[in-house]
Amino acid sequence: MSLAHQPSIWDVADEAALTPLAGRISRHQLTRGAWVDHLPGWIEGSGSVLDVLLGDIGWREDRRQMYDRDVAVPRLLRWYGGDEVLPHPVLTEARTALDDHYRPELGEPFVTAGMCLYRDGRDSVAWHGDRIGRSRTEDTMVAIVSFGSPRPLLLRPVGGGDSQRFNLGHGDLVVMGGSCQRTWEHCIPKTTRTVGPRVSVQFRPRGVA
Ligand SMILES: O=C(O)CCC(=O)C(=O)O
Ligand SMILES: [Fe+2]
Repeated sequence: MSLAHQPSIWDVADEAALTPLAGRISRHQLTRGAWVDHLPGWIEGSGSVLDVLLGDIGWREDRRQMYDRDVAVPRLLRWYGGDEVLPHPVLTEARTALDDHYRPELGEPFVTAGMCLYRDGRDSVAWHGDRIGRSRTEDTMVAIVSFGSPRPLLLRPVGGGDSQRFNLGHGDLVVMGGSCQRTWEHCIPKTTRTVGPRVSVQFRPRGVA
């Protein structure tokens, strides 16, 4: 599975570089102890990162049982445990920068990197909370860096209420924190608009998925 040779509107020759987090990332307080931090354009010159991520890094299709049918999950997945080298050095730098910034509040490091590839507007993730493991019962953080075509991340309180929308563009950072995984749900909706591929990289502490 390789999308690497699709024409890219991002310059792959640019050097990818992190920009500072402190004083620039803005916190959106949600209800019930949940919050979202957002910094558009955190990583500059990420064309080379997208190029690597759209290559053969071991993307696989997951399948789910839905009633009596076995259906493909509408996105490709690649999961990096903490001891696996990430496919682009700026991703390792990003995890370190997230640790430096959030460690006092989080109390532990970000360890794993779950990646999703949305090939086009038909790929999506349905409403859910990341509630496997400790995030089912404890506050935690999930930090997402987005590459490629912008897609909206929607959030809504569990049980109903107004939803919030964060547009996730190339190089943008969003961090879901506090009780967000338990008390809110999030999704990336399908779109009929023509959109190119998007890769989401989600950093999580150990034992959170
Ligand atoms: O694509 C995204 O940024 C979100 C992915 C997500 O929510 C998940 O994999 O749990
Ligand atoms: Fe999620």
